[in-house]
Amino acid sequence: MNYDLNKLSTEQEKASTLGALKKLLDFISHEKKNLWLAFLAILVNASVNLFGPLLIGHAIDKYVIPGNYHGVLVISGVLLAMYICGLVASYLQTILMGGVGQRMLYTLRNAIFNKLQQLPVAFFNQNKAGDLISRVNNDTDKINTFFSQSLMQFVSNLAIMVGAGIFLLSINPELGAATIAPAALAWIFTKILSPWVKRKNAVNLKSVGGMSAEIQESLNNFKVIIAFNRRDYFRKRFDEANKENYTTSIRAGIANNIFLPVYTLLAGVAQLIVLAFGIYLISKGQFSVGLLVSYLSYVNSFYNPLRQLATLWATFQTAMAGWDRISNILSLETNLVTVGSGAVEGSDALLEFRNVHFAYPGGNEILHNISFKMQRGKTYALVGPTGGGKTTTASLIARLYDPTEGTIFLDGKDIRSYEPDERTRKIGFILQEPFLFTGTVRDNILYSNEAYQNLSNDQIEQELKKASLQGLLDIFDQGLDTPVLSSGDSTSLGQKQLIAFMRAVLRNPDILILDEATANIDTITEKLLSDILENLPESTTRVIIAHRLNTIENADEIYFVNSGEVIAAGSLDHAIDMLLQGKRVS
Ligand SMILES: Nc1ncnc2c1ncn2[C@@H]1O[C@H](COP(=O)(O)OP(=O)(O)OP(=O)(O)O)[C@@H](O)[C@H]1O
Repeated sequence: MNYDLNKLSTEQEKASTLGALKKLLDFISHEKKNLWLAFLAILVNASVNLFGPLLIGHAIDKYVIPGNYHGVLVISGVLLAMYICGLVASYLQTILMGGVGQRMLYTLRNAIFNKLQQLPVAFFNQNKAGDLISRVNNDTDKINTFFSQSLMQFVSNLAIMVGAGIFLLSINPELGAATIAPAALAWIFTKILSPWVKRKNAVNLKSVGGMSAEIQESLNNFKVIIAFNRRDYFRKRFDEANKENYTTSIRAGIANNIFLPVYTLLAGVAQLIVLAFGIYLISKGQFSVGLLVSYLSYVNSFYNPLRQLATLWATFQTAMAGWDRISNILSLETNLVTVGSGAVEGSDALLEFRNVHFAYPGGNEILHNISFKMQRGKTYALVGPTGGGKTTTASLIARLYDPTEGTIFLDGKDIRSYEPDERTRKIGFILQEPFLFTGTVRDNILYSNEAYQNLSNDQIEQELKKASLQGLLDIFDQGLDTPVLSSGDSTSLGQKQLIAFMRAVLRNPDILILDEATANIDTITEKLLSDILENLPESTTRVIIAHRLNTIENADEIYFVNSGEVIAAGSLDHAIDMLLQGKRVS
């Protein structure tokens, strides 16, 4: 399955704007009350804008020209009251829509983050963290800007335009039609250019993602950068990404600003039409000066919102480009679905690989037709040259990926038929690079261990003692309360491995996989770990991946993993022979 978001985005571009908008509006479907209130406020505001000119025109003809200043005063009072109503309505609309926009942003970010939590390892292999962060932070903000600031202005301007259009047509249908005609040109122009504008914005958002990925990569690798004094390398890469962003921003800016001058020109043309046609009608006695003043005002009421729509339309296109990038993530599903046990004959072993082939997404086959069994309570070692496929084999046991062909059985059933909770309870995996999150040793040990969450520190220590893990905890100054940072060096790599070890063993899994889990641990602590492994419950199966062969001398079976094959080595000596024979990665 393709999880590369940058490849997916090309397909997404073809989706219709209306369809995309509908899906997006689902996120504010529960905001109906606020949306209606905001809409009401818009109507009040639009009415003020529409009836104002009519009153002014009426006042000129009825009161100003005949010199009735009392009437002028009354009309002024009415106008003032209307403008105050408009002001209050406009304020209400801003407050309501600001809230709707922020809540939408909140829901959207939660939805993306939750989706990210559900996606498989293959997704994270194919996408850069920086780009994903940019989608969660930056792209959602583009949508928020449109919903909180632009949507109601959009509707409000549209309402004023429609109202002004009706007034223009009803006062004088021919003059009205001639006035509105340039707007039809604007509509055609917008329809043709919108996809191009959206594309330019999409490219720009992608480049923001690219820049964020560069920043993230250099921050993650700052030690190597400083140690090798290669600041210039990342500086150059960042400079390129920044330049790309600069260029795409300029292009998006040009695209976004293309509507305004065209709309302004068309508004000017409409004014000229009204002036020329209006003066002609006055000369014929079919129109009054007051009516022409009102009329010109309505032309403004029609074309000013249109000009604002030009700017808002660009915001809308940017939001849509952001939404495409977000919906790319939301539309993804994990390929690691739970299936029925199927017709395949089960297995008598705790774990069995039956004719398993595996290739990473988009890559060559790494494992070719692998078959082996692992029995309950035994210790297995996977040895072999670097890049031979040991971690890949272990990742399949932990179902981080599914085989491209063949079946893996866990406790007699297709591994794919287990619900994630049940499967992860059965398998403990200590990764080559253990991940710890910010908190304490306790938080990290109890991660994913529901049963012990509510135990006191004393009770946890008792449990650690029972599992012979107390000796490992003693290595930490403040025991369970020792602070841990996910980044930074306050915890050494060896210490991190010990915490990951305690975390996995305490969950009492059926299979415990150790991927180079003792590579950074001193010999004395390593002996401690080996004693702990010895004392695991009898039924626990251990799978040990190790380059240091002394760590696997007690294994019941040694598998030699190389060039996509997993071969039973028989004995440690034979495994050493195979390694010495120089079997290299093909
Ligand atoms: N996420 C991935 N995407 C694509 N290819 C990968 C990925 N992870 C590993 N590989 C490739 O799969 C092959 C086997 O790698 P693997 O990590 O399983 O080897 P290993 O035997 O565990 O090596 P080591 O002893 O160095 O840990 C290598 O050619 C590697 O480049």
